[in-house]
Amino acid sequence: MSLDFHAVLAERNLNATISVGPVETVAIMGPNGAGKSSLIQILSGLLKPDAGQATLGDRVLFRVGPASADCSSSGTTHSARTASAASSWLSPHERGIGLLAQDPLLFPHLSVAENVAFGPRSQGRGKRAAMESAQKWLGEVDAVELSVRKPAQLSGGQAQRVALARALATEPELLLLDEPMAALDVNTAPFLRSLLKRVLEHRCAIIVTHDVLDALMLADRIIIMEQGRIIEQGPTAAVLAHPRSPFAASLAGLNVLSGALEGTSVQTPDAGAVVGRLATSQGAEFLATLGSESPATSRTSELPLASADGSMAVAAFAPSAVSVFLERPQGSPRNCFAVTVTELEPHGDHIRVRAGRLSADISPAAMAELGLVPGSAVFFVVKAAEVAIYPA
Ligand SMILES: Nc1ncnc2c1ncn2[C@@H]1O[C@H](COP(=O)(O)OP(=O)(O)OP(=O)(O)O)[C@@H](O)[C@H]1O
Repeated sequence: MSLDFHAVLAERNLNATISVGPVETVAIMGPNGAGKSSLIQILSGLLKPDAGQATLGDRVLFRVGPASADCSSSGTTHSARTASAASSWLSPHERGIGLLAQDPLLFPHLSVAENVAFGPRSQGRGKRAAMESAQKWLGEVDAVELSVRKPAQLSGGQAQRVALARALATEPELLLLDEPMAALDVNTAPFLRSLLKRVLEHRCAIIVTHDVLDALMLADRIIIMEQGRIIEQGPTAAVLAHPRSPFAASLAGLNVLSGALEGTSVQTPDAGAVVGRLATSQGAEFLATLGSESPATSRTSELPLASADGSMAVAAFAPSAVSVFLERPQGSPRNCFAVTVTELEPHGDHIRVRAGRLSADISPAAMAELGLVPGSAVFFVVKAAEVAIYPA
């Protein structure tokens, strides 16, 4: 079953259109307050938009508000534009959607098996059939041995596995995962992630996450949301290999500055001209090497060719390519940005020096020599050869 969704909700500044294929997992990522949870709530029937429409396969989940709901911000054609039929709204249990949230929300007075059987029972299955179904899905999540326990007797990871079995037991056509690993500790999350990888393989699913590892392991495609809008989307590896938004760049571990293309430079509004190398088809490999710290970076990723002067373009470079100086270096054909250090944090063997949107990785020895603290005024310097320029 494929999903087509469009919704506008003024109170939350949301105007988003997404589609998910019948056997596809899409990761929705974005900063806090971007609208990810609001989108999930609308899809699952817990929140009503001012306008919009969603279909799952040939079923209409909702059709609300004026037929001319504004889809323009997404740039995507959508059937909601032509919607003329009467309003409709399926309640959450009629939607054929399974939801796994951060909190497992199990019924405390029911056993694990009864919790999982609850969905099939609500769908009209007999007690025995519902219990058989519960056992099957508990088996899928490696939790059969927990059947007779009460939720209070489960660890956080076990409870989340049971909640996943409960979501699957209704045999949903669409599975929604809203930060399913967020409440788990670092030792438990990998197990659930591997389990989800297996479970999601042949499904239509959406996962909201702050963890790029979830997008890499679980998703075919990534959608970046900001301020209630979809600002970037594409195959996970492609988005991380050549990010266009600062948020995607931060996920990929790259610095990204955008502006108008002029020759081999990008004229950025706040950092001036950034000189680099135009990404050509031969340059794809070069760009792939920039994000070497990003496991998603693919040497085979297809890059568009850089386009004409005046068109919007992006300059990308790795924090490891940035040198930090206390004085502006003289006479060198390099990019030099006067910045103020905002944060210092350990990053593997290096120290990551953050200055607003830009980052540099320096050795602890260099850090000691420079004597950096938050508030230090420094110069970030990067060679043109280390900067990839490609169309925005
Ligand atoms: N119950 C609510 N009532 C009114 N506005 C809300 C409510 N919940 C969220 N908002 C607002 O809606 C916008 C989108 O919030 P939402 O929770 O959907 O974002 P998010 O991307 O899920 O954020 P986070 O990553 O922090 O969970 C924000 O401006 C937020 O302040």
